[in-house]
Amino acid sequence: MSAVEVSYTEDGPADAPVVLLSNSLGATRGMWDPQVPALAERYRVVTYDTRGHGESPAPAGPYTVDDLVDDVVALLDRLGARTAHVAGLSLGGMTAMRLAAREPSRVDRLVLLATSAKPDPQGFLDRAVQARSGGTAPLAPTIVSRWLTPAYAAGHPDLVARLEAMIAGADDEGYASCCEAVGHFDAREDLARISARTLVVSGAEDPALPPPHQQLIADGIPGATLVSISPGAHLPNLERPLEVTGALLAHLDAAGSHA
Ligand SMILES: O=C(O)CC1=CCC(=O)O1
Repeated sequence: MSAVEVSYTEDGPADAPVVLLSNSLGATRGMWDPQVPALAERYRVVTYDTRGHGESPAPAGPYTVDDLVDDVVALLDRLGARTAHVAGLSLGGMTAMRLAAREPSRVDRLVLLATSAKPDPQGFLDRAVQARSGGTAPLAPTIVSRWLTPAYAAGHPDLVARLEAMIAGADDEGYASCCEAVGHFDAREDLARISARTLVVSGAEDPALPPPHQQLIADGIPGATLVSISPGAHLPNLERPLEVTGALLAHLDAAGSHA
């Protein structure tokens, strides 16, 4: 499948190094709102909607993570960015991981949050069927219940409603096709080939992709560092924005380049 022109937003100085942020399944680029202002003080921050999500096109499936990588490469080309720091959460982390393995010259620093090199496929393939038959809206409450810890969700009903609206707003076919991309993803053979200096971030209480998934990634990528955010569930960047933004900046700002 050919690349699609994804919708994106830029913040920060146009001549600064690019930081590209890739969203999770069901979210939009708005999921990075807590991180953008601090990153944009010294980076050209690019957030985009993965195909099937937000304002990006949703071509007919099936999709693979390699298709999503093609979209990112096309976006970097449109931006005139030979290289970028790339951070992705969950599906966004899978996209970032595959990009770093496939196109190592395009990735400077890599940050992989709440993601997996080999998700358990069945739940995602079942969810694809449900999204196609009944739409994404009925799935949203259960999915969002894994994105935040129960205590945090109870205290932040407006955020819960906003996240559920993101999922309900995803294109049904595009979302289902992204579920299938997750279900078929296997990057275990990629890990040893990733040369970008890598930070891996876990939500300590993430029920969707629990910490052993990130431990496997950190063990497999040479020189990778693992940070655990606690309390934190599947979207620790929303629940613990200061810690996650601080970890991102510390990793991006640190001297040196490839591992
Ligand atoms: O949507 C979920 O339940 C968790 C998830 C897996 C891949 C992703 O991006 O989100």
